[in-house]
Amino acid sequence: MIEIFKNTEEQNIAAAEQFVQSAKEAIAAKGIFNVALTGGSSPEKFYKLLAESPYREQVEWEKVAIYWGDERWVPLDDDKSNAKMAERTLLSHVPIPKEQIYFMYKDGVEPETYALDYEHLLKKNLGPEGSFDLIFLGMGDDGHTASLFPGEAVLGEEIQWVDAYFLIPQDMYRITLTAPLINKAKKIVFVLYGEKKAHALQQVLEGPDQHTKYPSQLIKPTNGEVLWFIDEAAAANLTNKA
Ligand SMILES: O=C(O)[C@H](O)[C@@H](O)[C@H](O)[C@H](O)COP(=O)(O)O
Repeated sequence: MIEIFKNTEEQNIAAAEQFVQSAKEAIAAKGIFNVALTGGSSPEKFYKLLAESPYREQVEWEKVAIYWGDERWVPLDDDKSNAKMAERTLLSHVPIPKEQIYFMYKDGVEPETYALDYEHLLKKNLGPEGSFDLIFLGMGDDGHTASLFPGEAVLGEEIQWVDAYFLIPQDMYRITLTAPLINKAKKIVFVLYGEKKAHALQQVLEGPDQHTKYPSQLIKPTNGEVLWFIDEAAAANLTNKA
């Protein structure tokens, strides 16, 4: 489902409300809410909103488990770290037990090794189905999502839940949930805005299957639901805005 918002304020409110609603449902059903956060700049404001009234009080934070959709392989105090951004905007302001924050980075470990460790952790915590309650994703101007970048071998992954690889154009390792795992989620919410996304978004949603060029096309949940929270600028090229 595509939801087009007049401005990013309304979009951020919708994203915060989605977090609250999914948390309530998951906690009522099984006592824990497993959510994967996205990096990039788009979620910063809605993370901040979540840490404020009236959203903050509506979440049983001690029953929330935080994961990431992807991470740049840099130390957790590096400005490029997705975890650092989430800490600054949200995690340091809410009472989530530290042991329920599963950073996608570890000092002194090879990224490929840590990808296997993270997969084991997910199998232990989520069970064999690997079904997150909620995954937030962003989308790059080129149609990438998480660290599923155009033309990379990770796009063909069918078995592993987590992969790490060296992303040559950015000169850094990336670690990412793979499309088969993301697609097991109960709910996936893309949050993106701005005219720079308009071209790729139109291709992703309305173009032919070109998932090696526009990797966000790989995101098609098996049993869950995908929501696209976008603003009017990002939606500008869509022909079907219903
Ligand atoms: O670590 C990352 O870079 C991401 O998780 C990435 O997939 C991001 O979501 C998009 O690049 C969109 O980024 P913006 O929101 O900054 O446009």
